[in-house]
Amino acid sequence: MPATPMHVPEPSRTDPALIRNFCIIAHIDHGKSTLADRMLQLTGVVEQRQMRAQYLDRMDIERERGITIKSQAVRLPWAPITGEGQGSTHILNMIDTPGHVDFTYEVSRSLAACEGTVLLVDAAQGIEAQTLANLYLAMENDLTIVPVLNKIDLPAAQPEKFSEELANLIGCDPSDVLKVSAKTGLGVEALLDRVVQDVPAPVGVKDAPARAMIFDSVYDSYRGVVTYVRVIDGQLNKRERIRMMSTGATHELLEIGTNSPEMLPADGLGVGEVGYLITGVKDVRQSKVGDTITTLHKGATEALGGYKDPKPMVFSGLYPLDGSDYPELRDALDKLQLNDAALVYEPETSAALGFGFRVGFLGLLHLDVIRERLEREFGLDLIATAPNVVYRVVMEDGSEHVVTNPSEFPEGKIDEVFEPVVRATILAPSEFIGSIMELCQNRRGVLLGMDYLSEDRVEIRYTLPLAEIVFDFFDQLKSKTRGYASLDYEPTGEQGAQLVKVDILLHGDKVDAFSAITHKDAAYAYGVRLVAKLRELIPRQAFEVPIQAAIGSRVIARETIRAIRKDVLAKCYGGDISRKRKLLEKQKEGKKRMKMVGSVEVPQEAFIAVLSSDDSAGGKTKK
Ligand SMILES: Nc1nc2c(ncn2[C@@H]2O[C@H](COP(=O)(O)OP(=O)(O)OP(=O)(O)O)[C@@H](O)[C@H]2O)c(=O)[nH]1
Repeated sequence: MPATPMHVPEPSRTDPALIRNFCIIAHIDHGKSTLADRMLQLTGVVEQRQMRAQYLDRMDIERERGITIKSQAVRLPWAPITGEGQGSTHILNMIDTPGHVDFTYEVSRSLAACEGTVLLVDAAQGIEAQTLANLYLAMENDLTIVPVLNKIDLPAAQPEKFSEELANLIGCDPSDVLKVSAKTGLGVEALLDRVVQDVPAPVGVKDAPARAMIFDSVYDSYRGVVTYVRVIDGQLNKRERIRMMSTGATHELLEIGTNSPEMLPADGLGVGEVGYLITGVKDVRQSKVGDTITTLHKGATEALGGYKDPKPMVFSGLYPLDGSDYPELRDALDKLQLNDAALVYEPETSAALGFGFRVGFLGLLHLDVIRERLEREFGLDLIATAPNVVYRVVMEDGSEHVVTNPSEFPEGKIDEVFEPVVRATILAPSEFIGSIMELCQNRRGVLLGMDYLSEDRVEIRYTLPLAEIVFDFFDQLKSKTRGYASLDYEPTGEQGAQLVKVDILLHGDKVDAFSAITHKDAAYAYGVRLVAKLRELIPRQAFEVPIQAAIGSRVIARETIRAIRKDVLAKCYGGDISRKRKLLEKQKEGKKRMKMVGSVEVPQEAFIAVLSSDDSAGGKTKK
């Protein structure tokens, strides 16, 4: 295959001195997408009448939930009205980043594609946990920080107080903090000027072998994978062959261009430029975020740093409510995976729930989004088992098991069990310190430290087992702090813990969907609660059915369902045969929705009721 470009490319498309690459980082709901909308409008790339709220958030779920999941890049021409570069048109590449903890890796890649960042803080809320988490990421990437307070139009805004807080945090003067309203547009032009003035122009070696970093890749059903890149050195040209440095895979560059915000094809991209490329690949895993792209011919030998495979942190079993939907569920997961390199799954069978999949997610929001998309976009009705983290079990004979499904927790002589831990940062008004500490303590947290951000706001840091966070931690935190606390966490490794598997047995048979791994101190409560609940939900059978919770062979809780013979014909005296038949038919219908667990018939509703309850045994997930 000839590898030389088919035409002589232009040396560089835009003078790097006129380029500014920046992103906006903020806590959820502080107004990042609204600010992005205003910038699109002010720079004229989207006409007034085409403007719709949150232009860049394209997924329906993003729109409805008001969150940004996938980052996008957009090229904004801007001639500063004041200050440096006044009057000359610059190219501002704005990268919109996801704000939620589950997507931190995507945020960090977007940051690596920029020289500067707008740190956006709600003037009525002040600094929140993700403001800090994102700020630390930006500092690690050596980005220039432009501090901005948003929503100054709100009556509850406290610009003085929070500019001081923000200035203390990043070490600038409070008067350097810009004050804007993304909603009305007030101050946004001045902000664009500041970006030109403060954010350094990209530096890269024009004549070096091409190196471009992938900071996002999305699947488009018409065009295949669209990969978003930032060129660091050299240039990429249309129709050239390129190589993915992590896998060695090569592709032809069918199309390359910029986003304004719609795709605008070009001949190539030069130093410092941000844009998209299309190679015809059909799966985002072939174009991974963080990877380096170079040219096949005279390519670079050293990749840009920072590539890492997304690692699922939380697993859950997904089962179709109607067993015959299994092939549709598989197809739907296959389709979603095209656009989501972090989504992993494998088939799984459960005696209780039938055929389904064990699916790995980055976190709970990711789980929720995937589940909702499966239900909404693919019309599937699903049962999800309680989410669990990944455990590492070391046996006495030295062998190791990685457990992603509690029912596969090994039996026998266990030496130690390891669970993932996170470093959690909680920001809240100081009056809630007591209740926050109590909550963290109850969740096996270890206090790392505490700092006052201002007189009445504190930052509390804890090490917590991830398993204790994945259930209802965030809800509890919110309710204990009247909604004022914010939480961010990052994985920090694993710790040995006294964990046991609790099994639930119906008439002596394990119900795999209810097996759970819990701390030994919480096992008894889990067992008692589940056993009591199942007794309520399972109808009487022809024989007595014991329901037990057990750790290994030791029973820790027990209830009994008494025997009864349900005779549907009892009401039919006389010989009305057609009526009898009807009743028997009806009973048969009902039985179809029954699942057999060993010799016990359990209505599917019982499984759903237990799995969707809101206690820690429940599969209904919350952010
Ligand atoms: N009053 C007022 N409201 C604003 C302003 N900017 C944003 N909002 C509102 O704040 C809410 C959150 O704004 P978004 O732009 O969705 O926030 P975001 O940071 O992009 O949120 P995520 O994408 O979830 O991270 C929306 O209801 C906006 O209308 C502002 O300047 N003034």
